[in-house]
Amino acid sequence: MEIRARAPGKIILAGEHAVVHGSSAVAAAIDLYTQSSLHLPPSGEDGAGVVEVDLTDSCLAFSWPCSRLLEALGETCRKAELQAPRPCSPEELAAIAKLVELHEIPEAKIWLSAGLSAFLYLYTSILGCRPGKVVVSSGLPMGAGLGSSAAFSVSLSGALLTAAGVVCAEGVVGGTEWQLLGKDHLELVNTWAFQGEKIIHGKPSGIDNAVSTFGSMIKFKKGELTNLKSGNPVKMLITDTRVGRNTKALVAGVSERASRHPDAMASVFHAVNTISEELSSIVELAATDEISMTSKEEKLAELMEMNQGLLQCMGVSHSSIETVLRSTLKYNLVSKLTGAGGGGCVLTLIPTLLEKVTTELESHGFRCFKVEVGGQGLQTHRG
Ligand SMILES: Nc1ncnc2c1ncn2[C@@H]1O[C@H](COP(=O)(O)OP(=O)(O)OP(=O)(O)O)[C@@H](O)[C@H]1O
Ligand SMILES: C[C@@](O)(CCO)CC(=O)[O-]
Ligand SMILES: [Mg+2]
Repeated sequence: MEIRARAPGKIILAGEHAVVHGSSAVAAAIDLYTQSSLHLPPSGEDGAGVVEVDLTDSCLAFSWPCSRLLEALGETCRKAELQAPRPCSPEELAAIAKLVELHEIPEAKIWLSAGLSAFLYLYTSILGCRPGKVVVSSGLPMGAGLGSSAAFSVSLSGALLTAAGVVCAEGVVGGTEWQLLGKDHLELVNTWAFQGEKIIHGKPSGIDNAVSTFGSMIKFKKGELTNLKSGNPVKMLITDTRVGRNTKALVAGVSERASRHPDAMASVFHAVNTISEELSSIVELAATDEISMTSKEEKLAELMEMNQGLLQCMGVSHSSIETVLRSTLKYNLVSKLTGAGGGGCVLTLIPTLLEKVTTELESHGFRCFKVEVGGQGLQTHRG
């Protein structure tokens, strides 16, 4: 049996980091996906065979004998409650980390260990210690602010829960082989994916897994999600500075700054909340034609500019991000970092796709993506 699931990456238009501290944020799915293909042999003896994961983008594959998993995680492998995932306990996480350490991951790719821990947690909690192989491939740059960790956790959870028979497709995506899950099943996938994100991020707000699961453009605050009817989609150019960074460390850095300067940072988070609220109402107003496109774009640009300033206050900008801001400003275009910052990707609001800007950005060694914003979330396929 082969089951495939694909989940999109995302952009955050406003509110990253502040959303971890309770502010609103606005995010949208993009048409770059991570796909997980799960192959399960017919059930055999408990403990026989191996669990394999092939990370095609990193050209690395890993496997663990089921007997070894059973020995290390025995109780976990048998007790998972599929309808209500429990968080991974520190003891379980330590046992999983030891299983990951059995493999020598090249130092240059050591950041993959967090993804492998999330994989082992999701696989063994959902399917137990039965043999199987998962092949993961992605069109998203990894660790660059476009939600690769969430798309990884959502696509894995979607494929594993489909195999476990607890979620199933309800409709098709027109003109494609992909199928869609119903709302309750998406909710369940999202809850599992959030547990995966916790292993990779430490303290995620849940926005990335939510937008990857449900798609569209959303406002997110304290776990509550509102769908934004955006009408005319905003046009964004994404520039990957190719400066590597790690969301977990950046989120922890902002929390440390907040504990050093609680009042100042509370004001920053409050200002970001106001920006996200205003931005989401402009997006919705534009859908009702009560505001002209030019006025909408001007307002969005100003709010993005203000948000970027506040992200600098939080300490998550980077010289490469500043280079993108300067280059795009030459063309009167406004940019802001997206995702956790510290390098990674920058968003530029564009009236039309400007070849000149992309050429200039690429001359700095950056990589540009032209994406569709606000599309589908998780999709599955059974072969
Ligand atoms: N296709 C993949 N294969 C293996 N591991 C992956 C894959 N995609 C993501 N990961 C895991 O997620 C980590 C990157 O997550 P991180 O949260 O730091 O960045 P991001 O999700 O791309 O950006 P952001 O959280 O700012 O949107 C990788 O180091 C890896 O452990
Ligand atoms: C930086 C952050 O706000 C967004 C990362 O895409 C972290 C989170 O919300 O989990
Ligand atoms: Mg992430």
